[in-house]
Amino acid sequence: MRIAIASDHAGFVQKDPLAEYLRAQGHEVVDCGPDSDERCDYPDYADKVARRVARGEVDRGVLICGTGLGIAMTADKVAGVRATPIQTVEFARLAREHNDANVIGLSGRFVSLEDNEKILDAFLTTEFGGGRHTARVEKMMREDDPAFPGVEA
Ligand SMILES: O=C(CO)[C@H](O)[C@H](O)COP(=O)(O)O
Repeated sequence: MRIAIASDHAGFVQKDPLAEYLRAQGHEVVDCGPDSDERCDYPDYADKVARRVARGEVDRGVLICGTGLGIAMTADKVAGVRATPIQTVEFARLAREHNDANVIGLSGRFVSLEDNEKILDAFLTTEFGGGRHTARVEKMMREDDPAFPGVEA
């Protein structure tokens, strides 16, 4: 699988180890930075990964910040991206099976490297379940869906 990975300063401590973990499994990993733990803004790095996923240059995106929250929230704003923060293996599995998530937001401060490796295992090996979930995901991705007319609703 082709995987883009990035972090902010708070997730940097896990970025290179997780990239190595993925490479050791045979994945092609694109490191979108940063190159140090110097303080930075997570939206800048979320955007690099999200756009690569949206353009189809990679299959999945892995993002790490302090909580996994802000970096996933930012990535999810890019059309074609389904990003979510994940703290457990079960939620990683369900994010793939039910929601066809293509970007994951991990916590570098509150979840251990070992647990994040297990979370990534589930995220990368679980297939989308299809069936009843298909129409829901399609509806989620439709920007012109009348069920989601925007702030005027
Ligand atoms: O988790 C995050 C966003 O969701 C960031 O990593 C966190 O906000 C960075 O905080 P600080 O600037 O205090 O290191």
